[in-house]
Amino acid sequence: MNSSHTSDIELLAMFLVKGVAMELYLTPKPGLVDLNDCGSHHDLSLATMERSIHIIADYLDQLCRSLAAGEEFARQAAIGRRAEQAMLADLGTNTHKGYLFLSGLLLVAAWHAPSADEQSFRERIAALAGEFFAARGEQVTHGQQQRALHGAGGIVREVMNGLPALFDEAVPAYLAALEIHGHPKIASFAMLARLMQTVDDTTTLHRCGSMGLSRIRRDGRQIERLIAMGEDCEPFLHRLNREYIRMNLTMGGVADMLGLSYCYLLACGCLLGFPERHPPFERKNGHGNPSEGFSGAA
Ligand SMILES: CC(C)(COP(=O)(O)OP(=O)(O)OC[C@H]1O[C@@H](n2cnc3c(N)ncnc32)[C@H](O[C@H]2O[C@H](COP(=O)(O)OP(=O)(O)OP(=O)(O)O)[C@@H](O)[C@H]2O)[C@@H]1O)[C@@H](O)C(=O)NCCC(=O)NCCS
Ligand SMILES: Nc1ncnc2[nH]cnc12
Repeated sequence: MNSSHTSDIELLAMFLVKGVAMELYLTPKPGLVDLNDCGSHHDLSLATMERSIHIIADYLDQLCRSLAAGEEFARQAAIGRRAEQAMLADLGTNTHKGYLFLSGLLLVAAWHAPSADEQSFRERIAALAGEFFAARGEQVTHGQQQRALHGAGGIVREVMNGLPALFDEAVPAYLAALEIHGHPKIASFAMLARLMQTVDDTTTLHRCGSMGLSRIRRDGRQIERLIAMGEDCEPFLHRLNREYIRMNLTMGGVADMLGLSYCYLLACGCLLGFPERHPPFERKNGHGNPSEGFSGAA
């Protein structure tokens, strides 16, 4: 592999770190840790989440080195498992367990994607996920319990299908809202609203069952409606936060997909609706159209 491919992947790792930080700082986010409070997570704080982001940065750095050294996927999966254990040991909680997995898979897929189009990148994510779960076998986790109990998809179906919540839902919602309202924060809430309606979040199911998931979907629709009517959705988000805390309701999977979607927007140079900088990957049409812009091609 050439050195420009290595620096592309390092740039993507940096966007993955920035993306998860942008998710953390987006405020208000009902039930989740943000600048105002720790939502429904008594075991978390802003400082813990920031320490967790440092662990993610170290982990992605190790993955970049492993990829550049030509090591095989089994080695990167082992680095991921070790990082997951380090997170739990250092912080005493799972914090970004889902994001560790999602960001690692995205980075490895970007390294190996055979051509510069989004479709082959998505196919590569799905293929790697298939390989990963075939080798790993079933484990007893909250997610596995909810998949068995509710037939939910969780993070497993999300990656096996090549991240539809990111490519088909979050990013189009962000870009459409940015075009109409011209404001990244409103576009961020539109992206959050779309993910609330579409992510099959096993953390929500684990805490509050299918009623919890229905509640988050309904609230996502209402946020979308408020934005479409040109109204300020923040008072509604604050109210939801109070209700979610009372119900112990959360949406960790939505949060992780939000961070990943910010990474994608950054990597395509589309966060402000126009290319901010040269993206780490080929952009075919030069207009920041992410459907043609993000890929792991060398
Ligand atoms: C593949 C693994 C990630 C295991 O997945 P599984 O679903 O079997 O296990 P879970 O322990 O439930 O963790 C999955 C985490 O994924 C997030 N998530 C859930 N639904 C979705 C979804 N539809 N799409 C995307 N992501 C989703 C979610 O993470 C976030 O929530 C976390 C808080 O969760 P948890 O601790 O369960 O919740 P609490 O209620 O707070 O717990 P208690 O306090 O009550 O105990 C937070 O961490 C967010 O990140 C799910 O938690 C994986 O473990 C694995 O195999 N890893 C291998 C190592 C690796 O990463 N390798 C790299 C490959 S290159
Ligand atoms: N902001 C957040 N709050 C709680 N859990 C999360 N997992 C990922 N981001 C999170």
